[in-house]
Amino acid sequence: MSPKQSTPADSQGMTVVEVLPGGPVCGSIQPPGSKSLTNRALLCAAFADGVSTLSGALRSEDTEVMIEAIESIGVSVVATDGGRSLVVDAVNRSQLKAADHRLDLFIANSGTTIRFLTAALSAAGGHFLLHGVERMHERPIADLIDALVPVQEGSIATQSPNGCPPVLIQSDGWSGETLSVAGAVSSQYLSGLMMAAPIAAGRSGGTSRSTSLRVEGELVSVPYVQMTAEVMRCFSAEVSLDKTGDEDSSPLQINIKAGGYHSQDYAIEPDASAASYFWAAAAITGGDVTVNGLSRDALQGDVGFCDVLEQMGCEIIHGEDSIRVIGATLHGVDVDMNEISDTVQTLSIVALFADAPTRVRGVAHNRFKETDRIGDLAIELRKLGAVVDEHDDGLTIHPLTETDSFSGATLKTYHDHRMAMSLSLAGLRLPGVKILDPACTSKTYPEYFADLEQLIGRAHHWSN
Ligand SMILES: O=C(O)C1=C[C@@H](OP(=O)(O)O)[C@@H](O)[C@H](O)C1
Ligand SMILES: C=C(OP(=O)(O)O)C(=O)O
Repeated sequence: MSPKQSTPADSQGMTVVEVLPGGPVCGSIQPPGSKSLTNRALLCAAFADGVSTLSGALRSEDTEVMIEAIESIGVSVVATDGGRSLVVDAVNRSQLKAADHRLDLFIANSGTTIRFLTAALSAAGGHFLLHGVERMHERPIADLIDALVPVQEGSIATQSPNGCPPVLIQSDGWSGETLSVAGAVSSQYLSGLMMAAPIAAGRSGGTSRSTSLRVEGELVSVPYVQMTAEVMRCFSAEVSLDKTGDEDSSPLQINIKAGGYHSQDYAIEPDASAASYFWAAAAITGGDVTVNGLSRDALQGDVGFCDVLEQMGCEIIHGEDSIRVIGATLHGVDVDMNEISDTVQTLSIVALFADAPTRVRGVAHNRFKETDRIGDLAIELRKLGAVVDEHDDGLTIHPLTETDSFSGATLKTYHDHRMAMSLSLAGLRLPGVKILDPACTSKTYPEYFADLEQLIGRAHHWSN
């Protein structure tokens, strides 16, 4: 499949965007498909027993690198229905194993793709090098490698200092069925191992067996692990998640019964992290925004962002297939965002317009994402005139006091799509907020600025 244009047509060659202030943002919108669900469904479909159709899939850099990687191992991915669906014809496992040369897979800066594929390809067997952009080679993966070393036949190792990619895999599949993994840095390691288990268990010529995974210590971003189990179940895997004791802190144990994936027609929800920008637009402008295609029952924990907005004073109306946010006077909150860490940057902008400081806790793992989403976020918020205290596990954001005298700021985005999308919202209330490198939203949302413009009903400016 030919790669999709990864920058929005109207942003080509443009380096700065400015969202113009105005009145309340009112309207409805449906963001593109969930990145997390698209990459899980692609992986399960790639190792299933036939042809799967994924509708509502996200087409962006993070999913294109997953598609290109699975195509390189022999999976066919064809876009149908005007690009809205992906038809995935699974890999031929015996051909994959027979390949006598190393496959080099470029993963850009997609955490899900490199973590999920490292586990899956280790389980499937073969010779691979997984590498990405400079920042990817600074993002930790050692906990996942440490979990794989005891079970993988052959060798697996990182090639950057401090246990970061590239990852070199020379595998003949897994010989063990009990693994333990640390989960304090990222939940993606556990999700990767969970999705790899049926691949190891269902390997051609192999013996079918169950796999047991144990999490050592803290586990961050728990809703993503529940999402992994749900997607696996849709592709016919039998997965159970249990606490090993009565305490809240008791380690989690995951059992995956013997048997591989069955192909599936799978519908992907709109992206809830992307939806957070539109809900926040309503919150900070006293507006009224409905996001369609999501509900309280969504598989994505990030719909929980609306609970935080509710605590801040917004009215939230949960529909069967929509969530509506109505803005109101905003109050500061003290909130643990460990489970919804991709929405911390969004919340930090909302917090600027509250009546008291907001303390965000529980997100020390945000320092290992596309950029340091605590330190770098604090730097950019301060350029807007905010007082921000940085903590090991989060931030305290003090509301803006002198908005009338604010005359503008040019904000850096650190190649981080969420930095660009969230910081741009400050422009809805403040004049002259310029966002550098807006095209970096192509990691998960290439059309973000076009969609935002449609929702806010007024132009944004691009300039070179
Ligand atoms: O499993 C997933 O799809 C994701 C898990 C989260 O990462 P961490 O587990 O590293 O917090 C999240 O930040 C990322 O955008 C997507
Ligand atoms: C952290 C993110 O992505 P990933 O870890 O998948 O690169 C994100 O999309 O915010």
